[in-house]
Amino acid sequence: MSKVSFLGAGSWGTALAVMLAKHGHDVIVWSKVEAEVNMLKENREHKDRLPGVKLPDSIVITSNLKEALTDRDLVVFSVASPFVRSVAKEVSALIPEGQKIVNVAKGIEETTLSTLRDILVEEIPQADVSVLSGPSHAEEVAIAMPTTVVVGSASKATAIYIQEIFMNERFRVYISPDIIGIELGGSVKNVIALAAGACDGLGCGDNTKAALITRGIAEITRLGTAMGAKKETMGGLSGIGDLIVTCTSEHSRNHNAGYLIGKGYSVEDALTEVKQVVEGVYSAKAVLKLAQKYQVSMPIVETICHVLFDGMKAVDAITILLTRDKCMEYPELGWLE
Ligand SMILES: NC(=O)c1ccc[n+]([C@@H]2O[C@H](COP(=O)([O-])OP(=O)(O)OC[C@H]3O[C@@H](n4cnc5c(N)ncnc54)[C@H](O)[C@@H]3O)[C@@H](O)[C@H]2O)c1
Ligand SMILES: O=P(O)(O)OC[C@H](O)CO
Repeated sequence: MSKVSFLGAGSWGTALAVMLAKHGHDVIVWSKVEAEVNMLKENREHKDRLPGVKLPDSIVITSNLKEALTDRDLVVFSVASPFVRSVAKEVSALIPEGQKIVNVAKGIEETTLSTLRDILVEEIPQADVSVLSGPSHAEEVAIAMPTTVVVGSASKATAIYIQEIFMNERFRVYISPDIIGIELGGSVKNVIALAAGACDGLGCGDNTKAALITRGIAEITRLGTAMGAKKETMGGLSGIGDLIVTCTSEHSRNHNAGYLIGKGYSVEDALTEVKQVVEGVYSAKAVLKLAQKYQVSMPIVETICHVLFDGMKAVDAITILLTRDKCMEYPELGWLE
């Protein structure tokens, strides 16, 4: 059994910590948020995020970083994307050479356009940093609903090491060397899900949702392959798999925020209402900047950015998307003359 620490105790960190503890691992959960630590200690339950899911007695909750980071086989980064860099800076000096870290958050840093793994590698250069992603809502993982994810690592041995720790009869873990593909799929799908939610909020139908998912994965694939990701990953769990779950699930924070925006809420009010982190809002501008940098067309991302940041009405966004210049579905196919 392995010694695993979680940095970040929101829905996802808590759900994974509960799952690992139930499978016999020695689990410590750390949070920067004092109120969260106290609530978890007092109630042995994350009352705000995962009500009804009891923390096994074996899980140690702490606000002491030294306790969380001494002699651990694996450190899981489960803070929301805007806090990955600050937490990484804070913990770096306590992380030993070769420490295995796996990031389970999804996002792109707006100011640097760095992926979250890039940030961890930059701030904690002595660590061996991997990623875990895929269609996996915390609410379902916490109650052992069958779920599949993929771990991306530069080293096959590390990927297998992390796979061994997380895999159980209800949580199947695949491995892959395509780290950038996994990270981009997980980050960009959140932006597309905002659009899918907005369409639902406006009362659009199944055709619209299918269109957004299909053209959304086309955008993710264009950006991903331009940045060195493999096409196969875009058709995998961290690509189309996560896009489907985020665009369709009642649990999706991104879909729910988009839904409220479609209903006429301001972005601010929608975020307040959803309460938990809506990563698509934090990553949208960064994804658009990446599209410009790599000169790929991402009309859904561009249009949702106008809705989020420039006051465009969601209903007008649909018209704009549908009436763009006529084009081929996949221009690279061409015709044999
Ligand atoms: N919730 C899910 O179902 C799920 C599933 C897969 C991946 N993810 C990803 O995991 C990440 C976390 O999501 P979540 O749902 O657990 O979010 P959340 O809103 O439930 O929790 C975010 C956590 O970040 C930490 N945090 C908040 N403010 C902080 C600060 N100032 N400094 C340091 N840490 C701070 C806290 O522990 C907080 O609980 C996101 O990137 C999300 O996309 C979530
Ligand atoms: O609830 P969402 O939209 O933030 O998505 C959470 C996870 O990324 C789903 O895999």
